[in-house]
Amino acid sequence: MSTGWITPDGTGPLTLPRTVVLVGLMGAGKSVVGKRLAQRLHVPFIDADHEVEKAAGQSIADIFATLGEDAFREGERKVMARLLDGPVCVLAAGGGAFMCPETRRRVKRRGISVWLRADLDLLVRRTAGRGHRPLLNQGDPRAKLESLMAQRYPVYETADVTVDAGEESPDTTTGRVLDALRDWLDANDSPPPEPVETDP
Ligand SMILES: Nc1ncnc2c1ncn2[C@@H]1O[C@H](COP(=O)(O)OP(=O)(O)OP(=O)(O)O)[C@@H](O)[C@H]1O
Ligand SMILES: O=C(O)C1=C[C@@H](O)[C@@H](O)[C@H](O)C1
Ligand SMILES: [Mg+2]
Repeated sequence: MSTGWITPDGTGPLTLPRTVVLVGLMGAGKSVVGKRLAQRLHVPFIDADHEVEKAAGQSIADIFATLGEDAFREGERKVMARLLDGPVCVLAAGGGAFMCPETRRRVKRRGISVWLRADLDLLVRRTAGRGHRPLLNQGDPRAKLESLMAQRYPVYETADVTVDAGEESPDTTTGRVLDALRDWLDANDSPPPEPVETDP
C-alpha cells in the first residue's frame, strides 16, 4: 500500500511506499526534521524515544537509571519492530537504535533509512544545556559524542540515504531530505515493504 506524497516544487507527486526512518546522533535533528517531513509527506510522525517512554511509563533518563541501558535497548528493539510492522510513517529512531543488527535488518526490509549527518561542533552545541540524554550526563559530552561518532558513523553510513544536517534551518534540511528521498525512490523503483517478519 502506498500512502502520502511529496508536494513537490514542479516535479510531480511522489507516493511514499515505506516508512522513512531517520537515524543519526543526538542533536542531529531527527525529531525536528522528522515532524516537518511527515507534514510534507502527509503521513504521521512517530518519535521512537517517546514510544519507548510510553511503553515503559517512565522517561528515558529514568529507564537508564532504574533498569539500565541494556533494558532500554531491549525496549527500543521491540518498539522499533512494532513500528516498522505498522502503517507507513516518518519514524525518528533513537540515536542508538540503528546499532542493533535486528533493527537494521527490519529497516532494510520495510523502511527507507535516512542518516542525518552532522559534525561534532554542531552536535555539541545542539545538545548543550539539557539533562534528558543519559549518555551525555556523565563526563565530558563532547568527548562522549566524539566516541559515539567513531563507533556509529561507520554503521549510520550504511543507511539508504545520507543528508548533511548542517547549519541550515530545519525547513532547509527537510527539503534536502525530500530531494534525496525522491532520488532514492526513483533509483529503486519505489519498493513496497517486504512482508512482516514473524518470530520463529
Ligand atoms: N536544522 C536545525 N536548525 C536549527 N536548530 C535545529 C536544527 N535541527 C535541530 N535543531 C535543534 O537542535 C536540537 C536537537 O534537535 P532534535 O531534538 O531534533 O535532535 P534529535 O536528532 O531528535 O536528537 P535527540 O532525540 O537526542 O534530541 C533541538 O533544540 C532543535 O530545535
Ligand atoms: O544515542 C543514543 O544512544 C540515545 C539517543 C536518544 O535518542 C535516546 O534514545 C537515548 O537517550 C539514547
Ligand atoms: Mg529526538
